[in-house]
Amino acid sequence: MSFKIKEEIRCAGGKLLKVMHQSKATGTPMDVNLYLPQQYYDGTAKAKIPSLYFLSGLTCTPNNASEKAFWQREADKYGFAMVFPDTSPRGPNVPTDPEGGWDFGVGAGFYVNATQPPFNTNFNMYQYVHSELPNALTDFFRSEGRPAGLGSVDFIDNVSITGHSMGGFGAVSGFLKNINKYKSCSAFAPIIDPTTTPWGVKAFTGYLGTNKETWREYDPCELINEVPYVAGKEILIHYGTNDQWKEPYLRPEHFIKLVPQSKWANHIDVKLVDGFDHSYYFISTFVPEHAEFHAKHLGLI
Ligand SMILES: N[C@@H](CCC(=O)N[C@@H](CS)C(=O)NCC(=O)O)C(=O)O
Repeated sequence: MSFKIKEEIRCAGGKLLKVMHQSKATGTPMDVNLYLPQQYYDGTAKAKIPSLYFLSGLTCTPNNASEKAFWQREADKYGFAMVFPDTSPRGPNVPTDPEGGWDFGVGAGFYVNATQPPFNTNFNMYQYVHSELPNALTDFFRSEGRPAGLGSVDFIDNVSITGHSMGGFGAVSGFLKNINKYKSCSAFAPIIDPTTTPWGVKAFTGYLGTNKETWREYDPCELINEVPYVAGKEILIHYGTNDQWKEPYLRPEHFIKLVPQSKWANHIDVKLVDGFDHSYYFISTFVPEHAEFHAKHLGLI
């Protein structure tokens, strides 16, 4: 499916592209933002430019992180591209929260494949993010209409994933479920215990149904026991101690307790950082640390 470049914005040493394409997984047009670093334009990359996917949180579009997380300078520093997908399908025929909330439906796709009507037609964000989008971007960058530049970008093989809140959940669950796909994973204030916390319970009930057995396949607390550790892979997580959603929406304590007894013991680093909240002030503060972590795993340093 072809992409339309809606805007090309000069930013740091590269460009932020706002693109749109028709998705089969969601049955809707999807917005995506891409940051192509300096190395894409000046041709100095020694190999294909790796990508880092950033999954955003509740209510976000691809613009929130593009404007407020400040990944761009880090992407130039190490030479990786950024992919900022949307958080859900959108459009006049897309069903949303019957209660009118912002924590379910449009803007809150939770990066799962819905099985429950009416959401199962469009809300296939797991399939979209981990499979359709990387392949579609690869085709786009091979096509005539690709963004002008001297480099080539790898959207499939040398890739890592990160995200915030709902997107942090999407990053951790997607990483563990696709353990041979992503080189590394990080998360900012992820909804790490979705089967016992209100946002997760609401989303899983609506998208996956009331049978909690079906929730397990996306639950990071289960996945760290089920997915065998793969040498070299690591997960880095930050939470602010002053996060206004920490109780009862995020509740990392259960996960933190499980890690040392899990298959991923010593390979998941959860850092509680004093005084930080849930906002992009928190995210942007720790983006340089996450960027360095991913750059190391992507073979850039
Ligand atoms: N009042 C917030 C509640 C939801 C919220 O905190 N969303 C987080 C992700 S869970 C966010 O990134 N909001 C957008 C932003 O800060 O730019 C909003 O409507 O944005």
